[in-house]
Amino acid sequence: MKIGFIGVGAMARAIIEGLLKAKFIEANDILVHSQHKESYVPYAQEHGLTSCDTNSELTQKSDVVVIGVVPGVVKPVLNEIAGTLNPTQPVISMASGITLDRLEELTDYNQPILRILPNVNSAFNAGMTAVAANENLTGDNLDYTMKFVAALGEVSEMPESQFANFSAISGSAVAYIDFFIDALSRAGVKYGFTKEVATKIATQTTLGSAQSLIESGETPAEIIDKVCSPGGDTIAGLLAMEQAGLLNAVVKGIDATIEKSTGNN
Ligand SMILES: NC(=O)C1=CN([C@@H]2O[C@H](COP(=O)(O)OP(=O)(O)OC[C@H]3O[C@@H](n4cnc5c(N)ncnc54)[C@H](OP(=O)(O)O)[C@@H]3O)[C@@H](O)[C@H]2O)C=CC1
Ligand SMILES: O=C(O)[C@@H]1CCC=N1
Repeated sequence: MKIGFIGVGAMARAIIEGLLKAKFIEANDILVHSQHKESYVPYAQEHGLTSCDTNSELTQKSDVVVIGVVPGVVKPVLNEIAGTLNPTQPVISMASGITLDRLEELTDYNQPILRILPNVNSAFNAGMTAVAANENLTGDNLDYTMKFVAALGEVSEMPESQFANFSAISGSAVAYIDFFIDALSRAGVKYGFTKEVATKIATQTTLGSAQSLIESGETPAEIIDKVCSPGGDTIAGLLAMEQAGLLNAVVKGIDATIEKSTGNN
């Protein structure tokens, strides 16, 4: 099987690297094309991928076409390749906010389509991806595209109505969690650690905390209660964070993310 990526930016690269790490596909069976030759050609050379000169050439040569462009470019790209797609060729779209209805409309209702909402942790097979398939995606095509996403990490099938909410607490939340890690690290710098050491400490603590939630099956609140010794330091810190509005700030950030994403279609 050959998988063609139209758009080879941050998210498509994370997926490509995850697929290669999982040995899901040989590098030269991944075809790439994007807007700027100076962007996709060196990337293809570095990873042993196959470059195509146009989106249409890529579509002709691929068994599966992955749309990795930003939402605003999905329409021109699908218009460009619509005449080249064949009706058995699955299309996988990662574009935030672009619904299956809209993708079907842009491909004349012919195509098997999997809409996905991945995150950049896919590069390390530690992704979290939401999926929703249209009615045309069945049999071997459904099987293959589901294996494709499973190679990237955890997968959750859900109604599309939940995609924007999911994206806010997963796709975008990678940045929010890193923002928190960076905030911890800056606090460490305030108290004399170098940025490098503080970031390492904050990162390892975050990794261990995620691992502990997964392995213990406990809720975050249960672990918070364990860490907060009676009359101790952590409860003092938590209350100060809450006084500064941490929970509200996070929820407001998620609200804004969802609002933006639902405006994309
Ligand atoms: N970044 C993330 O964490 C996530 C992103 N997504 C979705 O992934 C998609 C891509 O986002 P992201 O990777 O961040 O964006 P980037 O800007 O990093 O990548 C966009 C890519 O599209 C290419 N491109 C632009 N116009 C065309 C065109 N006409 N034909 C072919 N390629 C074109 C660009 O080419 P060039 O490089 O040559 O300029 C670039 O490679 C979006 O729809 C986003 O919603 C979903 C979940 C998470
Ligand atoms: O910022 C964005 O629009 C994309 C969608 C989810 C993560 N990144």
